[in-house]
Amino acid sequence: FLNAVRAIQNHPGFRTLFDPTGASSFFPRITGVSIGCDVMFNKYADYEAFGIDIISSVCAFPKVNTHYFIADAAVIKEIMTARLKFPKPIELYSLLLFFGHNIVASEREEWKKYRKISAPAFTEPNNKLVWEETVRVVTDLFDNVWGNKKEIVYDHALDITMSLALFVIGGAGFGRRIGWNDEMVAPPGHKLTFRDTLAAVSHDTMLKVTLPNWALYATKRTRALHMMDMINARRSSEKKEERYDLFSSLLDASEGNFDGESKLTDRELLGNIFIFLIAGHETTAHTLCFSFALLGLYQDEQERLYQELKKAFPDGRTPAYEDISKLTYVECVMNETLRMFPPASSVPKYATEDTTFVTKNAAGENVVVPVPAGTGVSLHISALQHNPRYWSDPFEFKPSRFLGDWPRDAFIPFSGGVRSCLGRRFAELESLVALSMIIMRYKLTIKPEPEFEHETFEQRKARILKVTQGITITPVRVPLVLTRRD
Ligand code: HEM
Repeated sequence: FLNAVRAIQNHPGFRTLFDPTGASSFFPRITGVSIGCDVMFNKYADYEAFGIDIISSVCAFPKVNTHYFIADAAVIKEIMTARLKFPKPIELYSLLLFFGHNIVASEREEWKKYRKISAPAFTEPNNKLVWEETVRVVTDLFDNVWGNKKEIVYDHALDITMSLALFVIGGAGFGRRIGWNDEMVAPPGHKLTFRDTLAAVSHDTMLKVTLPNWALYATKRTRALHMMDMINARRSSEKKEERYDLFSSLLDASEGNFDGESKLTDRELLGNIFIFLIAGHETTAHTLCFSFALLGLYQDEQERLYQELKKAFPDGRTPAYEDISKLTYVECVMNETLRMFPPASSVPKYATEDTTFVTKNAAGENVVVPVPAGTGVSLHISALQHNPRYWSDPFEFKPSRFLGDWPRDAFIPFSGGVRSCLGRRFAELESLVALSMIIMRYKLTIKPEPEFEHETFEQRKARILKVTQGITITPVRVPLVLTRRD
């Protein structure tokens, strides 16, 4: 342990009993024992306390291990652009190998193959499909769920956004349209409806933590069988129509010849299809929910957004895919939401060789940080995006900061470099059109509740923006009222 501390020249940071990336990262901090989840929730506070943008951690169990948490934009950029020098620690992603090997939980040649096969699924035709599917899902919500009601009340806005994101990925991801009022009856020979299968799969990663293996195997097998049926039905379909959902594109691509790459096995196909669902459902749903919470709290910002939309669409029509350039302020709102609440608060890598980083201390002096081979490094997205060196008033919701010149290297909710998010455009387009449509028609306010009648704005903000750590950062409870504007 002392040798490890010496090897990093006692760089400022935590010295603990337990590994910061292990199970202890789900529990609160115990000084000297574990760093806990606080390092993720505290945003920039730990860096402020240690007076530097890279903090170290050396732990003793299960083995002596050194790790750096990083909130320095230049160093993070250096790491993201050197994929071979700083690969992913794949063992931390074992939860995601649940249904088979896949693009998120792989490295080197295996990852290259998956990325080459998957990337064509995320191009222009799918972007347009994402837009159209989102319009369809939100219109269905307006017409068939909210109807003519003047006021709609939700105890938690996540109830809207989890379904919305699920139905969009059902259509634009799997070519299976799901309606808000669809009958919940499973097709003959199946235990689950397609909607149940999707919903259940995206929660399986958390189940894995709680269920014993035998129970998990049973649930996993049912879902895998259902998806295999879908794959086989699509493969044997006589009619090969042009389809742009991710599922069809991946299926086509996996059957095509990719510069000598071997085709995907069924299990790899399943693993990659599932990962699109896991990567694409909760992330977007939570982001939309946080944007509702922020707009409900900051009424002046919501009014500005509404006025911008009214100016761009005076006749109140639904924005078309070709109207993207008119949605600048909606994009600012989404960026500001992702800055404050990046669903993945940190991305892990490790150093394959001895190297050094150079960062600055609180006095603005250069500090050389030794990085022995094998050291873990966390690209600490939420700390970087709250670092006052790059962002003024980092805890304030100010979408207009994205209008002028802003520090692009200090904004990485989708990670960066060659391992950046493949679904970025998917998520952005879905959020842009869903938020625009909802704000054009409804005013969002935080639901008044008698027990919170006397709270200050700061207390309300703390309550509404409270998060918990799931697979991604999760809003705890956003009680919301939607009031029709006309
Ligand atoms: C707001 C929404 C989203 C956010 C903030 C987000 C964020 C991220 C981040 C931080 C990574 C890097 C993870 C790592 O290195 O471990 C990532 C990777 C990935 N994301 Fe997303 N994501 C979002 C939505 C989506 C959607 C909608 C899809 C697909 C439908 C998707 C598919 C992927 C894939 C396939 C990767 C792996 C890329 C690779 O390793 O080559 N994501 N995402």
